[in-house]
Amino acid sequence: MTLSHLSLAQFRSWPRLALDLDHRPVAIYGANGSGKTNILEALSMLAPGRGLRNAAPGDQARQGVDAGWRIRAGIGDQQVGTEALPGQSRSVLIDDKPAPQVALGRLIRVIWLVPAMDRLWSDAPETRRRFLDRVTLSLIPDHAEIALAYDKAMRERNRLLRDQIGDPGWYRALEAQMAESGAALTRNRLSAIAAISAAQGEGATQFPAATLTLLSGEGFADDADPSSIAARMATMRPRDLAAGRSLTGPHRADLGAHWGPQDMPAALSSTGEQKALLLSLILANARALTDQPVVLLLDEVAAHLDADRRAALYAEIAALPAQSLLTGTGAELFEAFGPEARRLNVTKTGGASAAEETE
Ligand SMILES: Nc1ncnc2c1ncn2[C@@H]1O[C@H](COP(=O)(O)OP(=O)(O)OP(=O)(O)O)[C@@H](O)[C@H]1O
Repeated sequence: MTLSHLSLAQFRSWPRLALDLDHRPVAIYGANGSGKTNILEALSMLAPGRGLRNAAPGDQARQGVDAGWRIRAGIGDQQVGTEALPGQSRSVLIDDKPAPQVALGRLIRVIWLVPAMDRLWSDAPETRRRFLDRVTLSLIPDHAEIALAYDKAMRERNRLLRDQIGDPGWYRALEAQMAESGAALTRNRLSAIAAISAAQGEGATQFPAATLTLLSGEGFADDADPSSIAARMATMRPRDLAAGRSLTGPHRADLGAHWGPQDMPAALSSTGEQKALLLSLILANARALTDQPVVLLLDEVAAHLDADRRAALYAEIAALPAQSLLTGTGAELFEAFGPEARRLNVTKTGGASAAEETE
């Protein structure tokens, strides 16, 4: 089963785009601002969530157009649609029937590497937690529902804490829910880390493998036992009451990465090394997804690699059971693909992007 077709209407700089896809990688090239990343963003909307720019649906409609945006895709023998009218959240259709966003994650896995992720290792833990949860979601589609259940219980507990409600009975019920879903979150994250770690070993030597760990203070990180989490939360309650919010728990987890002979923390590595590490994780993520169609989006990755690493990346991509789309400003960046890849030249005139397939 593959993604066979993508069409866009009024999505960002694209009034229209119709693209037939097959197993071959697609190298999208064109000048800065021509609309290359917008194609990848549209593809990322085939995953649950807000896509690779974390954008509000209202910002994704083509400026000056009142009708909202629309994306259609063929995945195997199913037709998938997602769209948003101005000011509204996005809706999902599978074979013309309304479906929840999480249903997308069961049809196809979309994973991406974009320049905004360059600061992953030096940013706040929240950025790495979101990254880890996205990786986890790609491997375990139920992760989204579990995260929602945890967030809902935590928000209610935070409301009690903020209002300085002291009744232990209310807390016990919410803490039991948080402990149940929090334990499942931790189990999923640990199993995603294990799957990625195993898949890293199969990659090219040009992309370093990292030792990944689930981190958080106060011992919550690898605790996947609901009764022990609930007991910890009860102990923390006085401190949480003083702060007016839940200070500890799986919602504070962090992803640690060390690599190389000196076991260097990723945050202390050079910009290029951090990027190679991230690329290694994304490729491992794609390799770990063996039972489902995978779309891999690499935005402006080629330009930051030397010729040797670029060739290694293209060889890896050719060997992946994934459909890959890459962007770069010039066709020469993709020469090492040879005839393996399709080339799509993107241009923009008068605010409207257009694409032409080239040899
Ligand atoms: N809602 C929108 N409506 C119309 N145009 C938009 C909208 N959002 C973004 N754009 C335009 O899309 C262009 C950016 O597209 P995109 O990020 O895909 O470019 P790119 O080809 O990837 O560029 P670069 O090589 O610089 O990363 C900008 O010119 C921007 O003005």
